[in-house]
Amino acid sequence: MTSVDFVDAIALAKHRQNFEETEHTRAYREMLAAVRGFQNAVVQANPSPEQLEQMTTSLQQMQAMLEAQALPEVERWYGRGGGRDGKLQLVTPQLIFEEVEDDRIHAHTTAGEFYIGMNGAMHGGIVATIFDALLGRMAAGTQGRVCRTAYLTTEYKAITPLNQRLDLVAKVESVERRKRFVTGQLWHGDTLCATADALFIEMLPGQQ
Ligand SMILES: CCCCCCCC/C=C\CCCCCCCC(=O)SCCNC(=O)CCNC(=O)[C@H](O)C(C)(C)COP(=O)(O)OP(=O)(O)OC[C@H]1O[C@@H](n2cnc3c(N)ncnc32)[C@H](O)[C@@H]1OP(=O)(O)O
Repeated sequence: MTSVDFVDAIALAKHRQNFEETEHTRAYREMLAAVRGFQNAVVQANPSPEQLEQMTTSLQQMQAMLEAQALPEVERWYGRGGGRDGKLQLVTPQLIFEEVEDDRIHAHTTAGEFYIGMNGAMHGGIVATIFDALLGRMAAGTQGRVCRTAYLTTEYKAITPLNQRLDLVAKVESVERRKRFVTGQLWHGDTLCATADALFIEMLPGQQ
C-alpha cells in the first residue's frame, strides 16, 4: 500500500493503530526525547561561530541520512504509539495520560524552554495545540473514533509556566450524531491557566 491508498482517514488511522512497542521503536522514542532535549538547548544558547559551524555541518549530515530513508505517512512511526506516554510526536510537549475514560481524561505534561512565548510564558499557539491533541484524544475516546477538529476556542486566563508540571482535564459535554462537544482545562497547581471548548466531528468512510 502507498500513501495514495490512504485518502480515507478511518483506514489510515486503523492501519496506524497497530503499533508494536519493540526495542527498535523504544529506541525511536528515546531519539525523539533527545530531539526534545536538543530543541530546549538550542533556544537557550548563543553558540560561538566555531560551534555554529560544527552544529550546522552535523545537522546537515543527519538531515541527509534521514531524507534518504523518508517513508510515506502510513509507514512512519512518527505520530503513533498513543499509550500512556502519548504519541511519538514533537508538536506539543509530551502528554502523559493518567486516566482515559470515554467521557473524561486526566493527563499531565511539562513543557521545556522550546515552547516559550515570552518572559517565561508558554507560547499561546502551543497552549491551543496541546488542547487540540488532548481534546482530539477525548473525542477518540476508548473506541478510537476518528475525528477532526471543526472548531477550537482557547481562553488564556493566566500565564502557563514552562518547566513545571501542568495538569490537563478533558470532558465530553454532549454528543449529537457525529458531533462531540468537548471542553478542556489546563492547570498549574491551583491556578487555572487556560480553558478550551471544541467541536470534533467523527469522520465518515471515504473522508480525508
Ligand atoms: C482502544 C484504544 C484506541 C485508542 C485510539 C487513540 C486514537 C487517538 C487519536 C487521536 C488523538 C489525537 C488527535 C489529534 C486531533 C487533531 C485533529 C486535528 O487537528 S484535525 C485537523 C484540523 N481540522 C481540520 O482540518 C478539519 C477541516 N474541516 C473538515 O474537514 C470538515 O469541515 C469536517 C470534517 C470537520 C466536517 O465536515 P463534514 O462534511 O464531514 O460534516 P458537516 O456536515 O459539515 O458537519 C457535521 C455536523 O457538524 C456541524 N459543524 C461542522 N463544522 C462546524 C463548526 N465549525 N461549527 C459548528 N458546527 C459545525 C454541521 O453543522 C453538522 O451539524 P448537524 O449534524 O447538521 O447538526
